[in-house]
Amino acid sequence: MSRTDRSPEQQTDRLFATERQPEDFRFDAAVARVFPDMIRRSVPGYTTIIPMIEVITEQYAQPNSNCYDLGCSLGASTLAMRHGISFDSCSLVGVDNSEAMIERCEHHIALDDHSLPVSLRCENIQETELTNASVTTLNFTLQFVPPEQRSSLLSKIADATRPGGALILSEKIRFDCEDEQTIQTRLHHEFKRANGYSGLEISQKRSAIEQVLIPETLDAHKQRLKDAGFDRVLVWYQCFNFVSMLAIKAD
Ligand SMILES: Nc1ncnc2c1ncn2[C@@H]1O[C@H](C[S@+](CC[C@H]([NH3+])C(=O)[O-])CC(=O)[O-])[C@@H](O)[C@H]1O
Ligand SMILES: O=C(O)C(=O)Cc1ccccc1
Repeated sequence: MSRTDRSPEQQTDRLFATERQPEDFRFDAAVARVFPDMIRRSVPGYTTIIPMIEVITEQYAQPNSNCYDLGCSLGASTLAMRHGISFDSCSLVGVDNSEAMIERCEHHIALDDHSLPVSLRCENIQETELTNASVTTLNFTLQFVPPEQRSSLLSKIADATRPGGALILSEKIRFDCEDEQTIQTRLHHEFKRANGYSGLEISQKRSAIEQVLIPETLDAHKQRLKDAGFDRVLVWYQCFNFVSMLAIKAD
């Protein structure tokens, strides 16, 4: 194994640095190689949200239950959940439909010194089986599911969640107010610029994700989580147009 294979997180994201043909963004091998750098420099708050997933998991994980990380990528949120679970009787499952991500995720899990086993599934989260869940995480994953298919996924999660269990849902959002949409988008782009992305990188990435990452309003998310069967929905984090919610099933 080469040194770079063992340290994929060291690679800098330059995928959009030179002019390229417009093509929809995909979670392929090239993205998987640079993913830790890409998400840290692109998502305001990501580096805060990951350790908080550990804190939240610790509060809501229940003995003899399953915990799921849906759209686990390289396992950053999965490992945060792993460290938050204090019961040997819990099972932790990471699911992602990108083979390139799952392959690298296996390495990340193996390098993490912890006794709780993690099982990985290379599957569509819309088809994966969920049962007896206490904590489920969708950390910036639902945004890639076609909007009209989001309700059935959230209902499946709510139905599988035990009383007192929770869903952590992080999303890029949009704003109904045109003015706020403009301001928050500008601030997000300034964040990317401050992290070393050029104007070309920002605009090419924006075109690439336009048709695949569909943000919705906070109100739409809250209402759909309630309709799906969660009893309480709260926002525990927001930075610009990126939020994380906690949806809880009553005891
Ligand atoms: N239908 C689907 N089925 C399975 N996986 C999917 C699907 N759609 C998208 N994905 C997967 O969801 C992940 C989204 S990234 C999550 C970051 C991670 N949670 C983290 O905390 O580091 C977020 C981002 O890139 O903004 C990718 O790995 C996709 O392959
Ligand atoms: O990069 C962006 O502009 C984003 O909105 C976040 C993002 C992060 C990683 C993959 C796709 C989108």
